[in-house]
Amino acid sequence: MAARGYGEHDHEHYERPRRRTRPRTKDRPTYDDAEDGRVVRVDRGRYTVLVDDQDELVTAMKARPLGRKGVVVGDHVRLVGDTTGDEGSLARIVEVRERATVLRRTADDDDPVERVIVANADQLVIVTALANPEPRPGLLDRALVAAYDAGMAPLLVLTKADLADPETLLATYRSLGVPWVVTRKGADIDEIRDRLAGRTSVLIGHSGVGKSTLVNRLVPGADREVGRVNDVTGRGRHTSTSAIMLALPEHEGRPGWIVDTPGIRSFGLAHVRPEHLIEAFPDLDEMTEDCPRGCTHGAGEPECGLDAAIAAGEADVDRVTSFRRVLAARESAEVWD
Ligand SMILES: Nc1nc2c(ncn2[C@@H]2O[C@H](COP(=O)(O)OP(=O)(O)OP(=O)(O)O)[C@@H](O)[C@H]2O)c(=O)[nH]1
Ligand SMILES: [Zn+2]
Repeated sequence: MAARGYGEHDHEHYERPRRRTRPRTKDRPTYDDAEDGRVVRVDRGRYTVLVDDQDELVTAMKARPLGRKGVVVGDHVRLVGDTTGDEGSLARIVEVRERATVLRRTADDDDPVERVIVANADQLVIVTALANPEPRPGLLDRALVAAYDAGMAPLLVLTKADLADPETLLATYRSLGVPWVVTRKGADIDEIRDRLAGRTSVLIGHSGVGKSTLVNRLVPGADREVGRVNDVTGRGRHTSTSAIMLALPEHEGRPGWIVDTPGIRSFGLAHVRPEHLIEAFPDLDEMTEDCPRGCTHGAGEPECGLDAAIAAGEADVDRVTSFRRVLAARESAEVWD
């Protein structure tokens, strides 16, 4: 699926000239000396930016010309002003570079206000415990919808394999071809490091699945607070709140980034257009060329090409069924908590 960059609206807003009292050419700086960096944290109108080729973190604010344009974790930005990162210094973000991918959420399914959570990430790591708390396949499917919609590759990380066998859950995802890694208490996590190296990955998962434990192992010194799972509800405390991007130690010479999103408690998908999801499955997409206009390719669609392909023995039934289950999860009411 083609990754969507900024919506047209964003561009329009950015480029539309403001009403000015002075001639425009005079007060429009070129910012030739601006420095490039990446936004690693957003906190109440202040942005923490890691400037390229500089170890220092710089605190910045948005410059006027950006208007109401959002700046989010993962954005590649250009900075002017005091970029020393010295205590009390403040730089200005004058440009947000075009985004390669955009992970969005709708506040919830009834509220279509879209929010961009992370920009320029290429992998969505869906962390699920095999037990304590029990896996919630409905949430997992919704996370897959978000990944496919964003043009990000999904990765399942199944934690707590010391408590339960992964096979049942894996059986559900095999036909979709979603890559997976299993972890257990104390086991080495080289396979995960390998999957994360060279990419920007967003970690999501509901409370108590072991996300903070994983982040702390991946990034020594990250100090993500590890909550305790409540024995009665199987849920952890909501210990951490703000999204943050962390640099991974190099793995076999490859750097990488992870974005921890502890603040995300619901993952509204109202912005997702169901007819686009199939683009993440080129083999299935091919079979829908003769579908009626507006076909979502879901179960029960009249004359869907996927049904024709199954009838003709050309499509893998399990794969079509799994695709349709994920598609249907877009409209389920389950929320992360
Ligand atoms: N048995 C077992 N326990 C684990 C494993 N990974 C993490 N835990 C425990 O699960 C509990 C929850 O772990 P966290 O890392 O806090 O989970 P979280 O997903 O960050 O939860 P929140 O902080 O609430 O968002 C802790 O008591 C961990 O020690 C594992 O592989 N096996
Ligand atoms: Zn169809």
